[in-house]
Amino acid sequence: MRLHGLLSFPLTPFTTDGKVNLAVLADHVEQQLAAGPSGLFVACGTGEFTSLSLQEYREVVGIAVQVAAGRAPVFAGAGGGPAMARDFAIAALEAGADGLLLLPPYLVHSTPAGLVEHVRYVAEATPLPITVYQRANAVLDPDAAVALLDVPTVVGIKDGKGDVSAMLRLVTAIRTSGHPRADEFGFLNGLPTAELSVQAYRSIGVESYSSAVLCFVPDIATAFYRAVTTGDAATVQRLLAAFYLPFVALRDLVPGYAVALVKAGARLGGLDVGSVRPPLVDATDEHVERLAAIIAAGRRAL
Ligand SMILES: O=C([O-])C(=O)C[C@H](O)[C@@H](O)C(=O)[O-]
Repeated sequence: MRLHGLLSFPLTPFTTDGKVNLAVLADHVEQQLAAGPSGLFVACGTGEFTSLSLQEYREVVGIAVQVAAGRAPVFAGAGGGPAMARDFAIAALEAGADGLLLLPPYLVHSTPAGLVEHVRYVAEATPLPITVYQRANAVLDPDAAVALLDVPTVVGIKDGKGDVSAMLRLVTAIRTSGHPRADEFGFLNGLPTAELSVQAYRSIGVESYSSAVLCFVPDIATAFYRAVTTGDAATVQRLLAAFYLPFVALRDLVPGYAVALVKAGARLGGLDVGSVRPPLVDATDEHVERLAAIIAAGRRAL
């Protein structure tokens, strides 16, 4: 199950009284599928995994699986400490997920070899294919990346660190390892607003990427994807200048806006996804107005 193409990371909608809004989630997943992503990653960073109870998580994954109905594979986030990550991994399997995105272990810093042992520990609890999310305290080195090949259900690495030369070292170590799984192993550009680094990552052989922007402007996200994969440099430049760079400038004003602005964008698009859960904070009215103007400029550049 090698990762490829454009990947969707749906939001988790909440009602005004703070419950998961499964009806809106079903509509959101349906809209995401219409954009043609090659996979859905629910309850990950954009889907506010860290804010969900185990029961809510079961429901989120279950609805996504039900709505997708085989049209795209559904991957579920799993994280926290090792025991908690196992519990979520088991729940994802029971809810019908096709695979897992293993988020960094909660708060603990360790070595790259220690991270491999964490991955192995979670992998022992589930037959589901696992993509390892390199981000924050979860950092691999080339030896650790190659060691992941010996965990038979680990199928790829999603990079959220953004160090292109370090990622090049991981890709090269795996592809030249001589391991029987070296060629099928997947790499995914999973940086916040990954479109900004798509060109750099493609140049080191990492072509697949996650797009949170796909949640609220699927027309812009798919036009960008088409442009980047067909070599339409003029459209790539136009969309970066009109939409992505101003969006990232706004996103960078407030910690947590990588999720909160995406939720605000979905609300602007008419989807009642509600607020973010604490500790995230919702975008201010002024920032939502700026977002609306950025979306309009992006659409003019299509
Ligand atoms: O866990 C997550 O939601 C991500 O990191 C994926 C996002 O889609 C990210 O790539 C982005 O913001 O474009």
